[in-house]
Amino acid sequence: GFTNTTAAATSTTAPASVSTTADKSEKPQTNHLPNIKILATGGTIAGSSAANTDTTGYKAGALGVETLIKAVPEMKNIANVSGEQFANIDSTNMNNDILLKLAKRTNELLARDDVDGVVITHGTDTLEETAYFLDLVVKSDKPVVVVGSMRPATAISADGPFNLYNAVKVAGASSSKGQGVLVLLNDRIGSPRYISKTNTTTVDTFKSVEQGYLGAVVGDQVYYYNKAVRKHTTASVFDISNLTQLPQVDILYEYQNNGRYLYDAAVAAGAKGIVVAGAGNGNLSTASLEGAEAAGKKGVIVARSTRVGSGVVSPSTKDAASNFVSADSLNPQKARILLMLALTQTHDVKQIQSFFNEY
Ligand SMILES: NC(=O)C[C@H](N)C(=O)O
Repeated sequence: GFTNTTAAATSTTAPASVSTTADKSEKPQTNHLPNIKILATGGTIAGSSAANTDTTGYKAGALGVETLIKAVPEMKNIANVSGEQFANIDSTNMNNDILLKLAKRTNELLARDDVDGVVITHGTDTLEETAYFLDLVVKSDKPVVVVGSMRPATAISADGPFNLYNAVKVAGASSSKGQGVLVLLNDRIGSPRYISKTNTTTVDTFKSVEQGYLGAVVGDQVYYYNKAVRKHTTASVFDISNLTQLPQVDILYEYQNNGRYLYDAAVAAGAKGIVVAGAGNGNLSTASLEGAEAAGKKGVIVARSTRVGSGVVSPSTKDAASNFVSADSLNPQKARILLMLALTQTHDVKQIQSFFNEY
């Protein structure tokens, strides 16, 4: 809920290379269980409140990874689990700096023979952005599962512990190899390319209305039914291993009676890309169009997404001449992730459009 925005400010922790018990338990295991590393970043899954009926006023990112692991001792039966406290933040405070460090750490872990999969605990507010970023920059076919919860750990019927158990189960399943980064909440396995948070507070908030889920965890089994067909992980050209920052990409929302001044402000503030949450099929008002075209003339790439919530923004033959691209079915926040990565490779509008067609 809104109340934890303030809590977040105080609970923000720099993502130092804080490691807890991690390195002790990383010697190769002798049993046949998969070795799963849990990277904890905060969120409601690590949320705490004094009242067990409180599902909105709690503090996100309050509990440490060892507390999360201790709450689910049953994980020992399905994996050799070790934890690493990477950050402890409300996911509204996830930023490019932490994102890059998280991706690098994930790749480092996946490159090791004694790590079979990575689970990342994350706040749900911006989970789809982190998960999609990782889907585009992880260089391994080993499973990476991003998991969160909607009720804090202290709540009656907290959803975090079972989500974490399921995430570890999915990360350890051989059928998860090569599926790209996965999102696990509420027993469903989603692709970050498809899935989105759709409800402010309910536990079934992560939905993939148009493209569907990839699978589900039911009982003790992991079931897959679909594959994410867009390029990801080992097929992706995006490489962050030598990057220390990402280009600034801002998002502007289309609405009645808007002016061009926010476009001008974004350009003045250094934006290299602008995503527009356009009306309908990625449409812009005359005033927005003026701002967007002026930005385009300065070399800024403008990606037309939509505020509608689902559907494709279809390409226009007029796009390229204005330095515009259409965002396909990516929502604005995910279009921003792809545009940032695209801009690390090229400023050519046609090539950037082809990234939006392929990823
Ligand atoms: N359910 C959640 O995790 C929401 C929380 N504000 C977060 O994103 O960190």
